[in-house]
Amino acid sequence: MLVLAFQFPLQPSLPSRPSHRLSKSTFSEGHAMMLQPLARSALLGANISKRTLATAVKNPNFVKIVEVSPRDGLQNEKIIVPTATKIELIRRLTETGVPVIEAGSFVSPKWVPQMGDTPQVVAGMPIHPSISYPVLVPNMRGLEGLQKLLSKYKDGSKGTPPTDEIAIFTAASESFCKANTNCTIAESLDRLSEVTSRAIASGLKVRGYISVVAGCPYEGKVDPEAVGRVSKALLDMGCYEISLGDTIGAGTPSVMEHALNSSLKHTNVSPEYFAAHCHDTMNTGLANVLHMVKLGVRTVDSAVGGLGGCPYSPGATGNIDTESVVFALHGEGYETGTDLDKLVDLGDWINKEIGRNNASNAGRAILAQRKIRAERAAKQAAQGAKL
Ligand SMILES: CC(C)(COP(=O)([O-])OP(=O)([O-])OC[C@H]1O[C@@H](n2cnc3c(N)ncnc32)[C@H](O)[C@@H]1OP(=O)([O-])[O-])[C@@H](O)C(=O)NCCC(=O)NCCSC(=O)C[C@@](C)(O)CC(=O)[O-]
Repeated sequence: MLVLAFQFPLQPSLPSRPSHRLSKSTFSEGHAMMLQPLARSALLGANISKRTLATAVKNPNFVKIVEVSPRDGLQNEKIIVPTATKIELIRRLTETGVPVIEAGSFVSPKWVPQMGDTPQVVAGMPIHPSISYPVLVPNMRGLEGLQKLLSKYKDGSKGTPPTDEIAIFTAASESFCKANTNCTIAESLDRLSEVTSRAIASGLKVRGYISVVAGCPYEGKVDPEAVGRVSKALLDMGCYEISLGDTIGAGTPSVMEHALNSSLKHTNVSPEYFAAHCHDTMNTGLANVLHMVKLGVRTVDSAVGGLGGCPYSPGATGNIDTESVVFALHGEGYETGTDLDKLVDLGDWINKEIGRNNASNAGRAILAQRKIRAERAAKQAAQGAKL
């Protein structure tokens, strides 16, 4: 197993743009602004009372779920999932109370054919004004594709633009960066710096991903210092949030903690700037998420039904499933504004649609419990009718 050492000059090539960055003092305001929309969406989608939602907005125990199933969940599926199914998944997700739904990616269809219909998905998905629908963008070509689509909404005749947010991605190991994006980390940061500036200038918010923060399929262990340096580069270029990706599910709670601590040290911001993006290959996904939340992280990426896998991460299984994350967070006293029953139904539905087994432990268990209760109730009703 190799421990990576960085060989590229991150800082000299990356001008800092503090005007794009939320300062520590403005963060809570920004965060509250991000959560405000959730209040409205959850009210409509999950039947939560206004009072509960007002509390949630100010509640330090509130955890934002970023639902990545339409993108990270489906990008690795062998069969091409029909565009209509993707749109229906997004429509149903809108009703679960999740505040962020990653809708697709403007990457090369040669590299990731499954995402080739993202322009059609984004143009066709029903949007809720309170929900964010970020799309992954790897380069200027991807940004231009999105901007071309958004330009059709400029005169107002087509209604609200479907998204106001992109997600960019790089990695903490050279080999993974090369495999995923065909360039070095330094080259990817140069590329992303330009993408981010242009995106922000055109009114888009930018979220940053760092892959393989806890282990690389090609190089093994990853130096937390590398994660910290990339976190700083992404925040400096203008990302409002950094998602720490345990792409291959190699992390354990302490490994994720090292990645987070290094990021905090290099960036000098609070844990709320970071998201936990865990895959469940080694069954440590949920433990990692809960540990990160205990450390102050307040955003978790997950996918209903445990969908997912990365095309450039051999052997990696799906994302940690949203159902188990929500079950565990609610059990630990955190709030998410989501409706667990609706998430369970949706995880079951999408797995059946694409012919996969439901990979959500909580989802399968809750479905089984529902069945037992329904059978018991039917038996009791039949006995009652006989009396
Ligand atoms: C990054 C590139 C684009 C570079 O790709 P490249 O081959 O180095 O770039 P290129 O500029 O030489 O382009 C090659 C071909 O792709 C086209 N192309 C180039 N860019 C685009 C674009 N945006 N949209 C559409 N087409 C594009 C381009 O036009 C050309 O087509 P040709 O001339 O041969 O016909 C490529 O490597 C790529 O798309 N990779 C896919 C990466 C990907 O989607 N990975 C999965 C998502 S990341 C992930 O899952 C991790 C994450 C985020 O979830 C967090 C975690 O868990 O770690």
